[in-house]
Amino acid sequence: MTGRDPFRHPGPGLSFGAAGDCWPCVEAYIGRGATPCKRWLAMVFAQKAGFLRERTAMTELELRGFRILPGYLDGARQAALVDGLRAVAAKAPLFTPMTPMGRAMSVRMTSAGRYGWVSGSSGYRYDAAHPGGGPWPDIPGGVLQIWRDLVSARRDPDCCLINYYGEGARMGLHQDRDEADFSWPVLSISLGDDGLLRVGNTARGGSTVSHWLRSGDVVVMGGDARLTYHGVDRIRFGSSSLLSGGGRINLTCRVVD
Ligand SMILES: O=C(O)CCC(=O)C(=O)O
Ligand SMILES: [Fe+2]
Repeated sequence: MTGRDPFRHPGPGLSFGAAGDCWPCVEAYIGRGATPCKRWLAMVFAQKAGFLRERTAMTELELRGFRILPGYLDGARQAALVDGLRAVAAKAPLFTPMTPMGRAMSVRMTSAGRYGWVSGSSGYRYDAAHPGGGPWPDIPGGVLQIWRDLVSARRDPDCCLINYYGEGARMGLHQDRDEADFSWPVLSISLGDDGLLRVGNTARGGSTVSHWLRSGDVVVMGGDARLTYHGVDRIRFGSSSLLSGGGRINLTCRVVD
């Protein structure tokens, strides 16, 4: 929540700002029966409207069915997530995936959970083992908490895909469609540098819209938008100080099977 709700009783000794000088109005406001002056009422209602606008702008956006929660994670939660992800990458190192066409993707990635997302000449798939061998580490508790709060406490995700965008990295328009059950949304968490999300349609082609995702923003891609094409055109390298070496991390949590 941001800003002070002007409809809340400010408490003894706290000023109402410019309007607070008019004691009969303050008394009326807190219910002692005096008649407030019009100027004071107008000011309180203007503040209330501004407060609501600000709160709406800060809490939620909708972009072609994607639910975007700007600034969902504060700085401390972002830093704690990065610590957990460092531990994941220490056990399951980032690798450069190859597309089925044999081209190196510009993002580096790894995963946590029962499955990791891998790609290669045989196509895109989920695998229980890291390409270097061995299981994927557990999904960090801080990531699971976001899923439970925003998606479901009934079932945890099977995979948390971790994408790292260094300078110049991007991700072309695609659908997330390697999962068995599209009734489960994909939960996306952005950390570090700003990334320009592009959102298209449920079928290939057509118009697109773009939105800059910032560190701490969370997106829920579900419902009718579960198969909507999306990608990341570019990042603003160095725009955030969260990651010491710069770059952007995006986490996507998915129910796989
Ligand atoms: O980096 C992002 O914001 C999106 C990543 C994504 O679409 C994916 O990993 O499938
Ligand atoms: Fe995706």
